[in-house]
Amino acid sequence: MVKTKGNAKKFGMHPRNVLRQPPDYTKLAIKYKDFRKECELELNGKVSVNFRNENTLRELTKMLLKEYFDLNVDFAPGSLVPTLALRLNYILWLEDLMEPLKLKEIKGIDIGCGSSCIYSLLGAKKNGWHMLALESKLQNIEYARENVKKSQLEDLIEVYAQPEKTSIFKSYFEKDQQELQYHFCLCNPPFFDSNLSNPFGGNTRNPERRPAPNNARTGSQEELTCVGGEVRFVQRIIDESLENKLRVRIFTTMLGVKANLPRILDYLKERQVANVTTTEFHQGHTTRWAVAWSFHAELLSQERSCS
Ligand SMILES: C[S@@+](CC[C@H](N)C(=O)[O-])C[C@H]1O[C@@H](n2cnc3c(N)ncnc32)[C@H](O)[C@@H]1O
Repeated sequence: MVKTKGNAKKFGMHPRNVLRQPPDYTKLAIKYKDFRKECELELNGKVSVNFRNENTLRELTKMLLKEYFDLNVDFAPGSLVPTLALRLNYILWLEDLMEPLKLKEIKGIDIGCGSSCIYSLLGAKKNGWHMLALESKLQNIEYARENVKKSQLEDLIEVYAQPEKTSIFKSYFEKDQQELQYHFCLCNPPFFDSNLSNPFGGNTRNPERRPAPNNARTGSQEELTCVGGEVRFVQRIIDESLENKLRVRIFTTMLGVKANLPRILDYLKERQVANVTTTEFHQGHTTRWAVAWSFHAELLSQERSCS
């Protein structure tokens, strides 16, 4: 079993994360009407934000994307409302992984872009990255395409309708005549196992399950579950990476459960994938884990790696 050096206290939010300092919600509530409607005014004249309310989270994320990145985003009803601090931490880590490559143009793949298409939008708007956004849920595809259009990023982002939920790159790569090479892929996988009778569970003593979130849980069952949960989903990415070793320079994925990290590292090790690194994303009370692997000669930075 591969052991990780995980030490949550060692890492804070990424140093370049614009949300490292909490935003001035009172000022923002004055500026954004729809967000203001969701805020509560305290006796001291400051506003407070109820993170346990889904509508509040929705307006908060929309407002922050507009304020910090001038992105116009909407989310399909009932779909996952992404938290911006975490998505930014992931994008900033990708920037760090890309930096030593000194590339003029960067092409990335967003596996399961959701209705928001948030990672692709951030990558394109913030860094000018070309993004291929893969999504299997019809309603999410429609919203993602509309979000790309509203933000005038059609030149940089292609949203591809994934025909099979069990496939990752296969369908797109098979029909791609140009055989384009990508520099990275990213993924926030469906976490929960659809085979379980109660996939979202409530038993926080069970390490298989994620602890109860501080924020309202958002997202449909179709978006958040898959057969075998995130471990099986990520194993599928690994399997397909072995078939497409040179099509993507650095494969990455996030993990929602700490106990799944050693499982994924073991899976990589069993397949003789040695160029691997990991990191942790910290935002408030929430921690997530991420893994990167590559079949290229340049070694991934081992700064936050596993032993
Ligand atoms: C946990 S959500 C992440 C959404 C978005 N990336 C985010 O972070 O907010 C996972 C998404 O992957 C999609 N999905 C599931 N299986 C997929 C597959 N094989 N290919 C592409 N998308 C998939 C789901 O419909 C869902 O929108």
